[in-house]
Amino acid sequence: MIKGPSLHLTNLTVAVKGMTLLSAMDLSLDGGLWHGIAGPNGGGKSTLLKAIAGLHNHSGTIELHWPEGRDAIGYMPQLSPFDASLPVTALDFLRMHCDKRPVWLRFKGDPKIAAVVEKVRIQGLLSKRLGTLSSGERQRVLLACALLNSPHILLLDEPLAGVDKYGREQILEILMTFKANGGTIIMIEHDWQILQQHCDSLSWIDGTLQTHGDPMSVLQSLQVPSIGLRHAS
Ligand SMILES: Nc1ncnc2c1ncn2[C@@H]1O[C@H](COP(=O)(O)OP(=O)(O)OP(=O)(O)O)[C@@H](O)[C@H]1O
Repeated sequence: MIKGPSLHLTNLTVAVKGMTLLSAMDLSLDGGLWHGIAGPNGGGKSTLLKAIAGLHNHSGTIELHWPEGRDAIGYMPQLSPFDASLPVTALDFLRMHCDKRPVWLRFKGDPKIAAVVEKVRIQGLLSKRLGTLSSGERQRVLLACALLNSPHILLLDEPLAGVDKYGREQILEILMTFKANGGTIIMIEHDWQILQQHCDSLSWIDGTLQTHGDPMSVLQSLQVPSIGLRHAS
């Protein structure tokens, strides 16, 4: 089995509009593992994922070491409100992410879309407008978009936020399968139980990398009791 890419950050600094959001960050994450990212609100976690996804300018280096011939990144942004009046269905949204042609040129069924729709079980949502979907439903559509191009690394910004228990289990199962097939996962998550149960490493970010290690030792170094605590920030 070929493993997904490993990630190497050296002296990563991200500044937006003259404000430094992340500074001098060094971090190496092995391929084929599930890496958790946690830290306080406003600590720069989403900024980090956006920089890796190529959505923020940065200084320093971001290197992904790819297995041969594997180059797709799947990025799932943080859930944000969506105007219910916009005439964009979940299927339109998937089509927009599928390739660069205008949506109206793509009426034919696309096997890539059909495959992720089945994997994420969103058949019943396709004709609904994005703005009318519940948070958990929208998360599944966003995950489907991230999986569209058969990525070998997934960057997930709080993929379980707003998702009920059953939906969480479904999403976690998809992610476990992704990892079992060699994929690399980098996931922002606030729930300690999820981080401890599923992640191979945890990086605590607050303006830069504060601590990195296996989730339990990071938890201990932060002097946070592990039992009964669900939120990292
Ligand atoms: N485009 C931007 N322009 C200016 N400031 C920004 C921009 N994006 C983020 N910030 C600021 O950068 C800081 C880090 O934001 P970021 O979203 O990365 O934090 P976070 O750790 O993901 O927070 P949360 O846990 O609340 O999602 C915040 O203070 C935020 O207000």
